[in-house]
Amino acid sequence: MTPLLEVRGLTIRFGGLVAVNDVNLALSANEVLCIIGPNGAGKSTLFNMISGVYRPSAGEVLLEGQDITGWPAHKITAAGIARTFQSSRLFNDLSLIDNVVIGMHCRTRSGVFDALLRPGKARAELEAAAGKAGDLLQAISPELYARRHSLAGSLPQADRRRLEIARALASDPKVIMLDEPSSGMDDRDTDALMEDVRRTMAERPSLSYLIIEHDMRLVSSLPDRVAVIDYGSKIADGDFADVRLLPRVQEAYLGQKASQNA
Ligand SMILES: Nc1ncnc2c1ncn2[C@@H]1O[C@H](COP(=O)(O)OP(=O)(O)OP(=O)(O)O)[C@@H](O)[C@H]1O
Repeated sequence: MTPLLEVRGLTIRFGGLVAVNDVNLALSANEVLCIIGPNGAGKSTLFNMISGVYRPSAGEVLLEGQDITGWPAHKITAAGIARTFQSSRLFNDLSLIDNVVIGMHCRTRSGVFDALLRPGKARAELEAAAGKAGDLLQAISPELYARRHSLAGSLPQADRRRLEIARALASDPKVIMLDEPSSGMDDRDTDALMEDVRRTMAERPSLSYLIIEHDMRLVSSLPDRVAVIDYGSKIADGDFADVRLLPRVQEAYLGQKASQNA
């Protein structure tokens, strides 16, 4: 069966540095794959190539068998891959709900000309989008929904990350990529985040996840599978319980962190 998302031989060089080297990955529909590895291993760079931020030096990215390598980011989002970033990209001066509406941009039809020439149609579409954004926020995070008219800039860091996930989901993706969603969160915030993710999984059973994560509690509780990246190369791929025991993985990463979290 064709994987939902497939990465073949993905490589990128920055001058003399090979930041990602010949990485292969396959993600099925409804699968959760966590990407782990030490700082600077190449995880975010891998995400940047899949989502069209960087053009790979070599290799291919296939979505449902279609070659999307090097496509511009907006086209990749429209094709069904959404993502969050490590650093927040919210619109601070807009409400939570408006941030989610912006995430729907690639699924709405009205443009500037409609707004000028057919304002009624554009307004109706915007109102429908706002209604849909409210439903989405309520389904994923009732807490954020309760604050839907607040400005995004007023949210604490943990809620900002959760809102970014809701915004990414607004594009109605087939695959969502989360880049260190629990970064900077304490245990309580991480629990709330995990609740949102679980609710999303129940809400959208066919959605697949690629998650870069350092928090071993989250890694061990959520994913079906874990891939380990070290110095730009994939060094392991399999069940977390098996992968964490591999000597090369312990040496590269888990040795320092898993022993603290085991
Ligand atoms: N645009 C760029 N130009 C030059 N080097 C880059 C660029 N982007 C990333 N790198 C380098 O590629 C390597 C991999 O970085 P990357 O951010 O992907 O690591 P990471 O595994 O996501 O790390 P972290 O867990 O700290 O986020 C690093 O050495 C980084 O400095």
